[in-house]
Amino acid sequence: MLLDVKGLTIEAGGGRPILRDVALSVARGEVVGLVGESGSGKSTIARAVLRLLPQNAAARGEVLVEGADVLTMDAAALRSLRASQVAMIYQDPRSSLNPVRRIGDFLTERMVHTLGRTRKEARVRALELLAAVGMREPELRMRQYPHELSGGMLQRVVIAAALAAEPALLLADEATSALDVTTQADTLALLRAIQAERELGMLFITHDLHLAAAYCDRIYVLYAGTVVESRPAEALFADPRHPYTAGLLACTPELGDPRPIRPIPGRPPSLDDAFDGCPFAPRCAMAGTACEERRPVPVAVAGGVAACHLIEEGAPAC
Ligand SMILES: Nc1ncnc2c1ncn2[C@@H]1O[C@H](COP(=O)(O)OP(=O)(O)OP(=O)(O)O)[C@@H](O)[C@H]1O
Repeated sequence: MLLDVKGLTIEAGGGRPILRDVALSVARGEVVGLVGESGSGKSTIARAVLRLLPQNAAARGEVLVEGADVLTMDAAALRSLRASQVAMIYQDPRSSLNPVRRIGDFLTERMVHTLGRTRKEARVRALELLAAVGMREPELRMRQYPHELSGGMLQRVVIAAALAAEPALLLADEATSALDVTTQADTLALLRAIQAERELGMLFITHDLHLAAAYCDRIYVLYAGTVVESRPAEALFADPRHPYTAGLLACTPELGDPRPIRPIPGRPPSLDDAFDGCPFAPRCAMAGTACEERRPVPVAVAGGVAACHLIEEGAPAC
């Protein structure tokens, strides 16, 4: 397995849990969606894969990349992981680029410093990469500054940079959320084409379950730092088994869907809320006594798992 996260628990200062017992995997050539509301812990999972955790955070469990545990690897292995095995693409390309450095410098400097290429080799490779991400006039782009390029073009530059070391795993953290709809569609198609051509594994992080269902092979739904359902995208979309997944789909209908929007009542718990039962119970219309008292464990459902007492008890979840 390319990425295999097992029992990952991360606590912030004071033992406040950000993630609880998360299990997640990405195979080579697979696009895996990680979906959840703001604050559910999506970015923390991506950061754990690169061991870029906040100073005050304590992590338990395993984060295996091609079999090596990122949480315990030595500094040299961690440098190599970050330089060549795993690449991260963030929401705002401007946050990755220095506004006073040319695009060409951005692309070549990292190749010279972390991959040991000569300046000449790095330049040739940068031009190839710009062409690979569909940038016209790559020579001109190399000489330009970030403010001269649109958001969509800058995200292509960032994708080109991510590919420089030929990583096996891409972490795309809301990589298209800041782009307008047309540019978003182009960038999504580009990422999918690159992923398929190079057989990359991709962890695609988004708050948009409809987008994930259309884009990904498999999906993990995260709620309050816990995976509540993980299944093939098609099955999860057609027949959600966890009440939270069903609620997410019902509150963001697609265009033309005649059903009324049904918002999920209440708000996700904050890190300071302590509870023994299911974290979704306070917002779940079907919650019973067991849901208030005990945390559900993941049980097998068609094609994957869901953590819900109602399923454990054999009742249709939603
Ligand atoms: N250093 C830290 N100390 C305390 N709490 C933290 C720290 N870093 C993150 N958190 C908390 O952990 C939770 C998960 O944050 P994370 O950024 O992973 O969520 P997310 O699902 O990616 O949200 P968003 O979609 O808004 O980026 C949030 O409640 C956040 O406030």
